[in-house]
Amino acid sequence: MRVVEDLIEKAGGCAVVDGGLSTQLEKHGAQFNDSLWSAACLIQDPDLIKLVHMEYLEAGADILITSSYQASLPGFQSRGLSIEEGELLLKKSVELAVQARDKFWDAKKRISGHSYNRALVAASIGSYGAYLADGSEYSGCYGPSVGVEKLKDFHRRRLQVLVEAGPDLLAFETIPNKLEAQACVELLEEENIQIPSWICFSSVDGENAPSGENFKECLDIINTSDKVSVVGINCAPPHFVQGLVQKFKELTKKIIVVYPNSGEVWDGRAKRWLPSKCFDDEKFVSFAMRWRDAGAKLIGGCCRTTPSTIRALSKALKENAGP
Ligand SMILES: C[S+](C)CC[C@H](N)C(=O)O
Ligand SMILES: N[C@@H](CCS)C(=O)O
Ligand SMILES: [Zn+2]
Repeated sequence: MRVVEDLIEKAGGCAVVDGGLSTQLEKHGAQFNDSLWSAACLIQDPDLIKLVHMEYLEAGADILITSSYQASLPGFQSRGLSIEEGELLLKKSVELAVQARDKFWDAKKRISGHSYNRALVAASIGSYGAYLADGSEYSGCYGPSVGVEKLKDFHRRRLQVLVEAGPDLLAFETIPNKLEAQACVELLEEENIQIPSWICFSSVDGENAPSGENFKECLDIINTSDKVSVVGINCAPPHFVQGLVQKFKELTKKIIVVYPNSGEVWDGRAKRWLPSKCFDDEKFVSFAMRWRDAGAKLIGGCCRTTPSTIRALSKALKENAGP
């Protein structure tokens, strides 16, 4: 269970997570304008996913996040795929990242003096809100009919299939409320998962989970579980992150991961990014040094960040070794 700690140590105290997967797929021409969002690429162009994983490895990512964020069995079934076909696509999301990692590492390990680490593969488990495809991963409003059992039912089979495919860890992403954090923790226990997990929240006010629940309540639940090694924030604007790292440092002893978006805001109805306080790579990286100094041990980018963001981040972290 120490794969993450070992990676952080090898990386000199702070390891690099990759950047926006969907963003980079779109840069290559993929179009995601429906409820499967980037998971559509698993059906249409899996080779492109592998290419983007390779681009993030070249850029210096120590952790690849798989293309399963919005991939779900009910989502695939709504496209007319069978359960078996859906399970094969979930498995494929892990295989694509593992193949990219192995190919990249086989080539690099022969070269003396390179500065790469053998990357880890984190299987993405997007929130229930991601599956709903209505932007509710940024509101946490699942309505009164959604309880902890329903959330566990939604996540259970996908989690089993992803774990069977052999990732190094699990990455729960954009969790927007306490209920779903509890469902994740209970599920990891019930399924007796033996690889480490991270649980990341989104935030839209820089203080609380999107639901308005405070992070103390959310982290108190996660702190009870030794199946969760890492907690953090993803797909929130960069200007919230330093304060949130400081807050998380007070609320948990777990490793802290942050991979914010570029600061643009998702319009769930129009399915597009609205420009807001947008960070370019240079500003993103200068902020990232503060996140590192505040105690984040894993840093990367989420939506609207690209391999150029991750290249700049990796370079800066290597040049400015931490205090
Ligand atoms: C991280 S958000 C931009 C992913 C897309 C969202 N779940 C939707 O389908 O609208
Ligand atoms: N891992 C996903 C997160 C979306 S918020 C992606 O990068 O597309
Ligand atoms: Zn994102």
